[in-house]
Amino acid sequence: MKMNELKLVYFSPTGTTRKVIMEISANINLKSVSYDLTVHKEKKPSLKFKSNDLVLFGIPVYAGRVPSTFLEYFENLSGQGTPAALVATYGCREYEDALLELKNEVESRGFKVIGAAAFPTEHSIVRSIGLGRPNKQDLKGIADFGMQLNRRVQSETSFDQFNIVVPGNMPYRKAGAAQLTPKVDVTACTMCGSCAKSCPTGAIDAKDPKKTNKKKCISCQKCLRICKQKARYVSGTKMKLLTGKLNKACQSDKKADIFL
Ligand SMILES: Cc1cc2nc3c(=O)[nH]c(=O)nc-3n(C[C@H](O)[C@H](O)[C@H](O)COP(=O)(O)O)c2cc1C
Repeated sequence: MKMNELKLVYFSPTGTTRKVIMEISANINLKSVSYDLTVHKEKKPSLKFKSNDLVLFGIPVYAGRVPSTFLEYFENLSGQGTPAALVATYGCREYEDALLELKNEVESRGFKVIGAAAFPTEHSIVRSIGLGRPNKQDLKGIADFGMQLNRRVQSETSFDQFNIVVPGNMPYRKAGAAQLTPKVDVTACTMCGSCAKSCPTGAIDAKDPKKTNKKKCISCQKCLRICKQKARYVSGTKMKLLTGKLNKACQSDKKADIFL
């Protein structure tokens, strides 16, 4: 099939999923267009793709599921039997139902999944877990996934025959994550507003960035990473508890799972 463009549709508060998506994209021989859904948009953009686009969907796993913020963009998403590849990055615990949920969501909107992968990465909350991943070796595997997708889209005339099976539970497990809404060191905050501008859910008050709406906050850690003054932090007690739990549950030497 004569392919049109590679569309990169991703959510990546702390940049790891984006890095993985870019590495895959660099190995696919098509012009790419990015749809970074990490920055909060009140009006959801229209995401309509052609039958000869290849769409690469990328998400970080949150509590074993697809982040609900990403799925909010799906109300305006549609394909026309459009081939799609799925990527989940996860912090060396488990990805549980995330790939299956993503597959079901995209297939119900007119996409045909032709490949999927889950890549273990540095944990965006407790960074000592999987520190520095994806590392050089991980990137080789990620690039290889891109090459295999490239071969698939360049050589096939139809994608109907693909039946990609990914692990997961039906019904999905209930997503229950620790609430880690950041606190603000009021002596360090300069009210520059960069946290409010970059928050994926619009949880931070633009006029007074010291105020965060706990109900909207998804604990993604983006504001902590973006703040040059290091004025935003998660309570030490909560972090200690979570670090203890995750150190037991995560294995920093996890391997990638590829479904082709
Ligand atoms: C709220 C939250 C929940 C998470 N849940 C999981 C999880 O269930 N399993 C896991 O292995 N990693 C989990 N992680 C780690 C991220 O999936 C992982 O670090 C991911 O690569 C971050 O991607 P990003 O840099 O694109 O934001 C979680 C991280 C956050 C912030």
